[in-house]
Formats: sequence, C-alpha cells, structure tokens
Amino acid sequence: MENHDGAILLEEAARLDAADPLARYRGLFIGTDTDLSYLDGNSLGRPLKRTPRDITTFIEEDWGGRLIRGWDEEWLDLPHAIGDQLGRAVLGAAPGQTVIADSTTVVLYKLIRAALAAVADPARTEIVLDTDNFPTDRYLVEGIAREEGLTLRWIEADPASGVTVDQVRDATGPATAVVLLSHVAYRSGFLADLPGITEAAHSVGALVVWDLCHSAGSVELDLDGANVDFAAGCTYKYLNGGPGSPAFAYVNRRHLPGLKQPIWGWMGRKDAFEMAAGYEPAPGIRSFLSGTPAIFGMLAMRGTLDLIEEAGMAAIREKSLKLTAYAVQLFEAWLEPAGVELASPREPELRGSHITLDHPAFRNVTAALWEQDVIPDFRAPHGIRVGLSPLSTSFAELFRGMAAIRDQLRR
Ligand SMILES: Cc1ncc(COP(=O)(O)O)c(C=O)c1O
Ligand SMILES: Nc1c(O)cccc1C(=O)C[C@H](N)C(=O)O
Repeated sequence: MENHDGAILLEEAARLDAADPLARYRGLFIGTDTDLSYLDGNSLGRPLKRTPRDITTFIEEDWGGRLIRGWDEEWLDLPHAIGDQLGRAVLGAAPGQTVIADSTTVVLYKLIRAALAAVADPARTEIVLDTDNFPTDRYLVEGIAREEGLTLRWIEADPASGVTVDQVRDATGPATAVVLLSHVAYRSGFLADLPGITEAAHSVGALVVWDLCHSAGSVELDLDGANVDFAAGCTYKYLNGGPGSPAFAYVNRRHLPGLKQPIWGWMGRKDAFEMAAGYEPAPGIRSFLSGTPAIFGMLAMRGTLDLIEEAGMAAIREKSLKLTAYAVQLFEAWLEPAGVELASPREPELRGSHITLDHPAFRNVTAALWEQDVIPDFRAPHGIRVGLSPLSTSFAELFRGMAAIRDQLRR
C-alpha cells in the first residue's frame, strides 16, 4: 500500500517537473545535476553557474583593469542601479527608492530610526512588533526603545499562523509611532497581509517598516501600490547574492526629502568627494548610504535579477505555491501519520515559500539528513524548515528530501 502510494507521489513529482514552465532555470544553478536535495534556499540560495565568470571578469577587467577609476566609472552608482533593478523586478518600486547597503540588521536599524524621526510626534511613544519576529528585529527594537526612551508593544503571534490585520488594529493607536513586521514569517512561512496591515497602521497615523527577507524573490510585491513607508530585506536567500551579500533598503519617495537616518557617513553626503565640513545629506535615496558600498558582494545578485525579470514574479509565485502544496501533500501522506505537526498555514495563499514541520526528534534527524546530502534547516525547539526556491528547486528534489525525512524518522 505504502509502496503504491510512494509510486503515485513520485509520478506526481515527475508530472509536476514536466509541466513546470520554469524547469529550465534549475540547470542554470551550480550543483543541480546531483542527487543532493537542497531545501534551505531560504537561508542561503544556490549560486548561479554564471557567477564565477561574472566575478572573474570583474576582478580581471573592472577591478584589475580600471583600478580606482572604477569608482567614478561605475561603482559609485551600483548601489542604486542594482536597487532600481530590484525595485522593478521584485519589489514593485519605481526608480530612486531602493538601494543596496549594509547588512539587513544595520539597514533595519537605520530605517526604524528614520521612521521614528519622520513621525516626530512626542505623543507617539510605542513601537509595535510581534513575538515571533526574527531575532534581529526583536533585539534591534529593544535597543532602539532603550536609546529613544520608547515602549514596545508586543503582538502575540501564533507561530503557525502569524500576525493579522485585526491584531495590528488592536495593538495600534494614537501612541503608536512605528510598526515593524516580517512579511513572510521566518519560522512558519505565514504570509502577512501587507497592504491591509500598512493601511491599518496608516489609519492611526503610524508608519510601517517591513522586513522582506523571506519574501523578496519568492512572493509578488507592490510596495508603491500598497503605499509602504520603509522596507528592508536580504539578498542571499531567493536572490542568490551569496553568503553575507548586502541587504536592500526601500524608502517610499514621500519620505525621501529630509530623510533622517542615524549613521552619517561620507558616502551618504552630498558631493562626497568635496570632503567638506559638516554633514549634508545627498539628495534622494543616496542619503541612506553611510560608508563605502560593498561592491564585490553585489555582483552575484545581478544574475538572479536578470532571471527574475525574464521569468516574472507572477510565474515564480505560481511555482512556489505548487512546491509548498506538494510539500504539504507529502507531509500528509508520510509524516502526519508519524506524529509530525505542520507549523505553517494549511491555506496555500497564506504561505510564503517554505513550511515548517515539528517533531521532538527533528534536531537529531536534521543532523543525520545533512550527512546524507539532504539539507533542510533546523529551527529550535524542534522544527525542520523546508525551503523551496522556485527557480532552482525541482519537485523530484523535494520528493527525495521529504522521503529522506520520513525514512530517518523511522530509524
Ligand atoms: C526575517 C529576517 N530578518 C533579518 C535576517 C538577518 O539579517 P542579517 O542579514 O543582518 O543577518 C534574517 C536572516 O538572517 C531574516 O530571516
Ligand atoms: N543569515 C544567516 C547566516 O549568516 C547564517 C546562517 C543562517 C542565516 C539565515 O539567513 C537565517 C535565516 N534568515 C532564517 O530565517 O533563519
């Protein structure tokens, strides 16, 4: 019976791969011609095959050939040139509002402080966030609240569902300055109602900072359309920028005049190379920069942005929905009967591009899986996260990974 079910599910994987309009993209990534099952692209995306060539060309021709001239000729503009491409391909952001800079943690710090400065109302003394937000987001606002003498208002998030518009309405009011939330929850994969929550925060006069780490490149976004204030996100997950590639910052153009970010550095100053006395911000999104941009770290993500522009975020989201649905189907067939719990929404439209499965044995199971070239990640206390990258994950790869979880659990 089980073999029969397994054969049907494997046939289903083959059928889904054969019908996948994005299937050809998988072969553009390094390592996809092996049997390794990579289910952690939501932590660190795979590299593209073109990346070594792009980086070598940069070293030999740009860095090695142009030397310091490279800054004037191209590199000084790269943070906003790539930012604009990201805005167009992924974020739904018109040019001039997105820049690549710093780590996500530092970008979020700068944005939250800028948002508080933009609110500029002494009666607004609260930052609202949820208990299940990513650790760096929670620690940052704990620090900022201490620096600024503010209070934190915590929304109790159900880890298997997430933060709802109603919860935000209940938690916000005339004392709210800023709301900080993740669009896709790092643990459950819950996809928050970004337009609805943004509107709810605005209706009480607050501003919103969105953490888009798990949504950039996996779900469709329309930041301009939703009138989002500020947003930040990683580029090393679904954008394949590589370990530690710099983050992006989005500042809605209505907040750009007079933007007050807290780290005043020469690269964010008007006429940086005048090296003049006193800090005067550069016009536009450039004022978000602080020090020398990490050009080297920005190179790899350009390859993926080109692919996303070609494939389109609508098709990417469609494949992501099919991947998570198939993962849930395999969970229901093999893991749920073995006592595993789904710690993610059952409704496909409420999911980002990963699911989390809970079982007390999963810490040891994950360690054993990594030994077998099956690579999900483990999130304490007992969750296996199954991350699915629409451009590089195949249904057969997902099938192999879920079958290995089942088999390892039985041992
Ligand atoms: C939601 C979220 N925010 C922030 C971060 C981390 O930011 P940083 O790039 O600064 O480590 C991550 C992942 O590491 C994340 O998933
Ligand atoms: N940023 C990471 C790192 O430097 C090392 C290991 C993992 C990560 C991650 O990206 C974690 C990830 N954001 C998460 O959602 O858990």
